[in-house]
Amino acid sequence: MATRVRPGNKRCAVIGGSGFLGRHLVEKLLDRGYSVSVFDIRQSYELPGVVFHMGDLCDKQALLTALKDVSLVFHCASPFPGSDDRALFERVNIQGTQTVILACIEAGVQKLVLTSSASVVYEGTDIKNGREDLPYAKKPIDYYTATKIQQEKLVLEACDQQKGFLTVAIRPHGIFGPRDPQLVPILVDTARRGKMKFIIGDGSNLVDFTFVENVVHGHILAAETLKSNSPICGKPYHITNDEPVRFWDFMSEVLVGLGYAAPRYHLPYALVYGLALLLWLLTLVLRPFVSFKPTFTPMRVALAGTHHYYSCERAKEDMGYKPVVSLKEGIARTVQSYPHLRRGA
Ligand SMILES: NC(=O)C1=CN([C@@H]2O[C@H](COP(=O)(O)OP(=O)(O)OC[C@H]3O[C@@H](n4cnc5c(N)ncnc54)[C@H](O)[C@@H]3O)[C@@H](O)[C@H]2O)C=CC1
Ligand SMILES: CC(C)=CCC[C@@H](C)[C@H]1CC[C@H]2C3=C(CC[C@]12C)[C@@]1(C)CCC(=O)C[C@@H]1CC3
Repeated sequence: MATRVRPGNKRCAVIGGSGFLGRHLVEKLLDRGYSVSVFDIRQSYELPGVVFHMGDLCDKQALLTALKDVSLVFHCASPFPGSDDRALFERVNIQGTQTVILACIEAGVQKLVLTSSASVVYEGTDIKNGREDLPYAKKPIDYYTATKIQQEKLVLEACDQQKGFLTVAIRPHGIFGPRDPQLVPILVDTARRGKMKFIIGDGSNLVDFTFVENVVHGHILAAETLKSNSPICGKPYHITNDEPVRFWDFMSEVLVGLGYAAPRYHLPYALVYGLALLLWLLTLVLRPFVSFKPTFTPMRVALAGTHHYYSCERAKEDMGYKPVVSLKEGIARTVQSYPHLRRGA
């Protein structure tokens, strides 16, 4: 039974609010006068004004408790993208998201903002200034992407203006910033192991890296624009820094900022991709006997050696989106935030 919450209610919930993006989102929502409930399988911090609900998003009863009197829900929970646990991705991203939708409807939530990913259209080959009307990837590069596609479809199809349940999906790309557990730590780990000497391909491929505060800004704009008859209902939106950069220039700037050498020697893309593919096949064959995780997976090589950048014109037109932090400033703030990852630290 839906309990309708009063209009103007600034109580929201962030599912996945203990994570990298989730926590930045929670902090900004508090600044903007929202009261926030976090729903997550773990509690990673404490903040005045935030109520934590520990639980798995596949558990509808646990969600219903956290969504009581909430009018707006952000869903930014996901298993770690680097995992190859297909069952986990399907359970959390597909069945779990279906449960989130049912719980939102039952709790009388009016708006659901999903954190999707621009990678839902990426198949490992060049995308230049891709718009939201590109078809979903027919051959997604991994289970993470395959289940992000299903998740986005579920959320957008659930948008129902008659019933007063409005949904929108934000598709960020390459999120970076303070406290990111992935991009900078993987990069530094690779450099410390002496494996960041090579540039895959000619180094001219352009990619979007998006400072976390811009992603947060896109989510809040979407939530506040999402109203009955708004053009954004049931649609996906790319949110990027709107400054595509050479993948290897970005990596070099972060590395040099932290005191490591920039990669210098070029290797042909096809050669590295072929080797990564062989290595991946080898790990599959040897899996019953030994388990090892190669740095150079075919997916990572594709991410490092192809163009993949996206237009955010639609977000500019429909919700007045404009990045709030430039790439240069974002990189400087990120580098500064990782003193423990500096060379020699
Ligand atoms: N980091 C990136 O570059 C990009 C991330 N995204 C999307 O942004 C969202 C947030 O990503 P990050 O903050 O980077 O990840 P993260 O791993 O830091 O945060 C995800 C959070 O979800 C929680 N979670 C996982 N399974 C759960 C479950 N069953 N029930 C409740 N909570 C659960 C985790 O405990 C974690 O706190 C994800 O949906 C991801 O797909 C999209 C594009 C790029
Ligand atoms: C733009 C985008 C989708 C970024 C997502 C984050 C990660 C997928 C990247 C973060 C660090 C990157 C990285 C590589 C691939 C892509 C990342 C994991 C390499 C493994 C590519 C091959 C190398 O020479 C080493 C790189 C280390 C850093």
